[in-house]
Amino acid sequence: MPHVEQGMRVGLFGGSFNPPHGGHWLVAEIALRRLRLNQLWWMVTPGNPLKDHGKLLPLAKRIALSEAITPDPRVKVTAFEATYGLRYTAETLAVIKQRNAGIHFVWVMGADNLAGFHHWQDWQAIARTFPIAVIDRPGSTLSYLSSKMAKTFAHARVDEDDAGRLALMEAPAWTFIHGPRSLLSSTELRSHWPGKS
Ligand SMILES: Nc1ncnc2c1ncn2[C@@H]1O[C@H](COP(=O)(O)OP(=O)(O)OP(=O)(O)O)[C@@H](O)[C@H]1O
Ligand SMILES: O=C(O)c1ccc[n+]([C@@H]2O[C@H](COP(=O)([O-])O)[C@@H](O)[C@H]2O)c1
Repeated sequence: MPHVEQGMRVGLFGGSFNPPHGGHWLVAEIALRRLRLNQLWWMVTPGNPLKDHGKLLPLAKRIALSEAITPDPRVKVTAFEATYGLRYTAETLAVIKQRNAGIHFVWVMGADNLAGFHHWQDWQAIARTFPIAVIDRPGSTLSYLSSKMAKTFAHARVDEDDAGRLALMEAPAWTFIHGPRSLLSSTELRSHWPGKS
């Protein structure tokens, strides 16, 4: 796990990054700025439990590509989930919380993941562990209204004008951040790979 200092605000941005692209970098930039983060952990997952792993680039390759597109020193590319044998985000967040007292974490994800969040293992526990920032993504803009997570935790929704304080709030607390959007996706990029989709 990256080194952190007491009182820091740290974003947790998990992803397959297969491959990483400018849309991911845009999310990172928006999260750093709007959430007033000191760090953002770019957590390259060993494999999304809900996705087919057959087309996954090797972890080392996804880490190297991620490092190549993240010029900001506040972004820490890490794959400690693989090192610790963690598969589910709920487990990962529990371990992070237990090992990092006094640090203010926020889970960061794109709006497409908000739409399907209720399929994640122990999703309600995730929402009760750390605040969540959802970054808008083309095609999923309305997930803040329609998703099961948004409805279940409607009482915990925070206005995006207060996003700068989200990391300091008690979970459950979540916000939906509008702003510049990117149409980039790993699926689309993989469609140009020979023999891949
Ligand atoms: N263009 C984008 N705009 C906003 N969020 C994005 C964008 N691309 C990816 N994300 C978010 O980044 C995180 C990691 O995404 P992931 O690595 O699965 O990329 P992806 O492009 O969605 O990949 P795939 O097409 O293989 O599903 C997720 O939280 C996802 O919602
Ligand atoms: O824990 C789960 O059940 C779960 C289900 C789907 C996705 N995730 C996590 O969500 C993050 C984004 O995944 P992805 O594939 O959309 O980049 C990544 O850290 C995954 O491990 C986690």
